[in-house]
Amino acid sequence: MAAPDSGDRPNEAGIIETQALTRSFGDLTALDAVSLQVRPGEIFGLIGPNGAGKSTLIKMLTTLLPPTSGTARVAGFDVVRQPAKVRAHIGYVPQLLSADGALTAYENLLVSARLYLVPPAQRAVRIEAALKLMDLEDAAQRLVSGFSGGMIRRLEIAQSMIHEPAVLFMDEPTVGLDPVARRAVWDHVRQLRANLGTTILITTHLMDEADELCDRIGVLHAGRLEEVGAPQELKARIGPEATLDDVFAHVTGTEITTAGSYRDVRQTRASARAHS
Ligand SMILES: Nc1ncnc2c1ncn2[C@@H]1O[C@H](COP(=O)(O)OP(=O)(O)OP(=O)(O)O)[C@@H](O)[C@H]1O
Repeated sequence: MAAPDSGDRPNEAGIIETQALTRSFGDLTALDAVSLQVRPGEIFGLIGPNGAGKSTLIKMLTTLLPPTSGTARVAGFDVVRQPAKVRAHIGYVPQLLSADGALTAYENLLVSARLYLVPPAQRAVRIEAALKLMDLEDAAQRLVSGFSGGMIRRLEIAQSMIHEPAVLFMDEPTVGLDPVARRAVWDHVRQLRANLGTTILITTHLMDEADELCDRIGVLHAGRLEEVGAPQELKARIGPEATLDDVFAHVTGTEITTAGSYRDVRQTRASARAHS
């Protein structure tokens, strides 16, 4: 794993640390004084209704959006004062399709290796390792346009970790995948963490994903970080039989029924299409 200059990572306790991190858009406070600590090697999930502030938080942590106030450090570096250092130590898997269908898996990985400034002498070794880790060795020379959704997602994860970042951000990593492909992605994310010790922060609208994949979860609602804890802890706070859906509903109040979760919207849209 790429190590920052010695002395540049003062606090390993929180590889992601925010203090009263706030972002406003005009009168709207999209993220409201969020203080969060993610531990090294954790898989941390951010959940919350549409508009809760998940993307805004990720954009600030990945240096794409400046905070209005407060501070954030990622891998020991301040997102405002040391953005280039932060970028060198993170990977980002966006929700939108990012692999190039006109290239093979190997070629996609080569593009990423160049983009992330992996030294030429190390590129082939890194690409082979990434293909192996994501179970794509047999598909290395195939065009990505013929890949399944799950294979594309695994390739995109491989691309985002080719420079072996300390922290990987994933925006809804399994959206649109069937349950089998979803589980395969979860397994590979766990494998990535086991092999490289990568700290992983995901956003998700899928409660089973948050429950099964994440060591801890943060529940955002209207810009505020309302709850943080292991899935079991959060459920136990509600009651002995509580599910994570119950936690979500409890924290977010009535908004889940009025605004609807992403899954609800998707299902509604799917059935609307089927009936049209
Ligand atoms: N560039 C922007 N300009 C104005 N308002 C914005 C901007 N970006 C986000 N917002 C607003 O900030 C709030 C938080 O948005 P954000 O995208 O962070 O939510 P989210 O939790 O990621 O939602 P979703 O689950 O739908 O992706 C929303 O009210 C959104 O409309």
